[in-house]
Amino acid sequence: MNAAGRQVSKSNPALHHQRQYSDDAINVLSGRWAHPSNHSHDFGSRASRGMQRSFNDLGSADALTPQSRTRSSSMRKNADEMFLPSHYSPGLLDLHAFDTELLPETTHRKILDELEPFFAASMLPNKPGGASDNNLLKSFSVDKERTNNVAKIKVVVRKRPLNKKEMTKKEEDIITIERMSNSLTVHEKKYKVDLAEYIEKHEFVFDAVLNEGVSNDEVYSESVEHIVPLIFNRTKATCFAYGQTGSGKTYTMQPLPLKASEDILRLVHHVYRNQGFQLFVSFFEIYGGKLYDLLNERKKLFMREGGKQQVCIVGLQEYRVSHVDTIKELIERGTATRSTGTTGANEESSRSHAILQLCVKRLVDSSETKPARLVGKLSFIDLAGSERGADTTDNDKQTRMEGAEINKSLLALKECIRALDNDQGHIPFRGSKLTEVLRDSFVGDSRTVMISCISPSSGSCEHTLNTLRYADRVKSLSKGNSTRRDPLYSTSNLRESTASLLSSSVPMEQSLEDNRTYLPNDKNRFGWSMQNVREGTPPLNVERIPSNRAVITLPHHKSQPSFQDDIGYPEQQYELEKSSWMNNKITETRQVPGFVNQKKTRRDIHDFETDSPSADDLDALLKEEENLVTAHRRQVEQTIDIVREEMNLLVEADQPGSHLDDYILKLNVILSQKATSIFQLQTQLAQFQKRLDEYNVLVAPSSN
Ligand SMILES: Nc1ncnc2c1ncn2[C@@H]1O[C@H](COP(=O)(O)OP(=O)(O)OP(=O)(O)O)[C@@H](O)[C@H]1O
Repeated sequence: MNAAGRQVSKSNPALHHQRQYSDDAINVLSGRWAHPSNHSHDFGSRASRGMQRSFNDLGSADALTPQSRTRSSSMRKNADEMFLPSHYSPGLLDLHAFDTELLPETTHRKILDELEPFFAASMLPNKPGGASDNNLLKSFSVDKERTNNVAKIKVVVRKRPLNKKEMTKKEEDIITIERMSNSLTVHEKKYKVDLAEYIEKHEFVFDAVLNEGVSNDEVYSESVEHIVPLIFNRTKATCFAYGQTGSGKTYTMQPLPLKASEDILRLVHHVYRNQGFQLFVSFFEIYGGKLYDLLNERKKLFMREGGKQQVCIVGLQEYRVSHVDTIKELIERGTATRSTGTTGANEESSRSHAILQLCVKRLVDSSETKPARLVGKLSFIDLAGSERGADTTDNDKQTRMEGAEINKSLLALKECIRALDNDQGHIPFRGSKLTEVLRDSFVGDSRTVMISCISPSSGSCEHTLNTLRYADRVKSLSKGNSTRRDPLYSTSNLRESTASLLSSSVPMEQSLEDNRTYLPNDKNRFGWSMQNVREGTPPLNVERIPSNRAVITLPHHKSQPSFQDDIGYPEQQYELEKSSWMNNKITETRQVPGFVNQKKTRRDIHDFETDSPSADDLDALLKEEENLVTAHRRQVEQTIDIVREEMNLLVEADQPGSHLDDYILKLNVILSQKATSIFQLQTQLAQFQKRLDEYNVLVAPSSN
């Protein structure tokens, strides 16, 4: 048992599964409703000082070593009352259930109204050094007005600098970032058949893109700062870092909870002073599908599902904190306890998903006889590095199996995202421990911030593209983004191959406008969502408006093996598909002029179809095309299902006597077979597109 923890259960066996608080927490719950008077500040005077006050004087009640504290009997009484079985279902620390009885909406309205003068004062011009405070207040004010309009998912990309190893290997920085337009370009070096070198540009647009010069403070203000005030308003928010091993996830995530706690405590002690808000911290990891408490000597934890399918973690230690230094110490302690290992890319690689949670609770009465209730929660998740199977071949079995487990949970995360994307009723949260924990990050009043970390080096190009495509996929979920779910935002791959084409004819801004006009929302020219290439069936009402963008995009998306990209499996198919994208791209480029020049509207098409004697031919051609695409898609779906199944087997194969190599071999055979049939279909499709092309050339004059 570590110095900080004391399990209430020890004094009362009947309660041994109840929520465990640290002594620190119990000490602080000493009947004080308000914070000590020496910390009182009125809103106006605080704001007029530009919120310069240091945090070090905000709280004084923390202690990380409970043994050094003594408790009065009244305090004990209060604390013990908090654990009455009648208050909680036995045995469970419920992250989202029994203590999530949230404050009534009216209370929050009232709080927000009370803050009105504070907002007014805070809208003073920014001073140097006070920017962060003002940002927080601004976001508070803005959130008050537009809580419902804030995008649920924000995707930020951070590029790290080249490290020594990469520089020694003379690897180049292949990422350029344009912060103004939030765009990022990957310059991928490729070779033609005659071995001539060329650069393929892949351009992406996200909510924010941060280059290697950006400080951790800036990362915070771009990612989490704006959601901190929301957690006082019943929101559950999650910030997670994603990226290949060694890309900077831990480096990025580590400072964020600290900064967020500073802001939370600032709000607790000033904006919400005397209102009974409290901050609690817990820190645990998911390693090999199991949960461990990082603040309680890696004690094994169990996840259970409550009556209302709410997730509960048995035995998780939670600390009440009111001083930022305490949180810092807790984070350092938890981080030191975390499982790390060595991968090819990172000597100290995180082999687990680490989850640090900041819970804002509120006492329900001033006498503190009842436990505080959860108001909102902010979770920080440092995901284990994503890596391809190929990266782990040099490693031992343990590392390989860790990799498989990590990939499994990242895959499950993707599955949930995909289901949400489709507005499916059933979200497969149970796919992994990670997604079970993340469950409430995606439903209800939640906010999610994903920070994709990327390495700039040419040697990591493939990984970087995988990470960016994953991020792109997540981005497309944003409800706040729904009006922008055109290819520009939701499927940045479009810009990957079109940028140079478009910029040669029209200015970028204008061309993007054009694209919005021509292409309805997120449909490609076959009428189904670009994000759902493997799901559902194409709607009958197929949109076939010719558009420069539409022509360029289809094959890229159709064959984009996002599943494989994300999990890194399997190399063979990946290469094969990649080459077919390139084939398709050649086809696409050939098509562009015809479509761009025609610029038909839907009306034109309609007239054309009814007037032209070739309308039947066109219908037949399009039908044929549609069938081909559907067949192709089915192949891809089947492949993915098979790979997924095999992956699960692979993960479960970590048993004595299991033949891992056999599984991998089997997997490769299946993939080669599937890849061949996909390739055949794509060849057919390419031939068909050629025919369609010829047809377009033939009919073009008659439509003028
Ligand atoms: N933005 C950055 N600026 C400077 N150094 C960085 C940056 N990002 C990462 N690094 C350095 O790169 C190395 C790897 O970073 P880090 O451990 O955060 O990677 P990771 O993505 O968490 O890896 P893993 O998934 O294997 O745990 C560390 O030495 C870290 O200090």
